[in-house]
Amino acid sequence: MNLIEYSDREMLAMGLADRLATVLKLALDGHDRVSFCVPGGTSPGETFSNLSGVDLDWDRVHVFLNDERWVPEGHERSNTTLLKDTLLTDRARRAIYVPMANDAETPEAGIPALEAGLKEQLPISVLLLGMGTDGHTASLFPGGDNLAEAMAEDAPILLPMRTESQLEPRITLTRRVLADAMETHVLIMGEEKREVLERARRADPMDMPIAAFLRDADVHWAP
Ligand SMILES: O=C1O[C@H](COP(=O)(O)O)[C@@H](O)[C@H](O)[C@H]1O
Repeated sequence: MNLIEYSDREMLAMGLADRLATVLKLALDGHDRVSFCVPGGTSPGETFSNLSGVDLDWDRVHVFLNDERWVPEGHERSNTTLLKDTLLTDRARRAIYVPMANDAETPEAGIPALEAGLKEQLPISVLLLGMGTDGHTASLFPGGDNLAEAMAEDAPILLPMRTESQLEPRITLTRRVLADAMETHVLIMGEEKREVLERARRADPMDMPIAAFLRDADVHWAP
């Protein structure tokens, strides 16, 4: 793990956007198209806004989420809405958006169509992950009902996930799909998450799923 510390959150949002732009450009140099898989939640908005203004061949970048909360688009907890409002604007409006949500009533009903679209995006070229204070990443939650299946080597691309700590059902890319990424960055902010990160470095991934992705990752942190 490579820890990159920034003096504050604004510097992180600028520095991380810059780093992601560089690795996306490098990936685009060697491939006709690249896949860029990103988190939702509260942390990445400013980084996404900075990145959206970068001059890139966005029409060759296929963008999709790590995970989604099963809520309608436009809902305040929709990761899709965050993505469209903050990253897929400005120059990045030309990026190819790959859905992680649809109108199906349940994750189980929605997954087959979503998997069909995601399959051709793999392996992930550039992965950005977030992390919760419980050590979850994507929607791989400690204690999640499908966690064991989602962490297995033979997992499908997507699985539903439900856990008592969360308001709504989720869908998530599974460990093997995320761990296959060619390049991994993790975005965390605040002292509490820094302490969680230190614990996660020694943890069993079933207890703190972020642990499964740290070894080869660049972790970007600001207080
Ligand atoms: O629920 C989620 O949580 C994590 C972390 O979010 P944050 O608000 O603590 O930054 C996020 O990475 C994931 O995509 C999201 O669905």
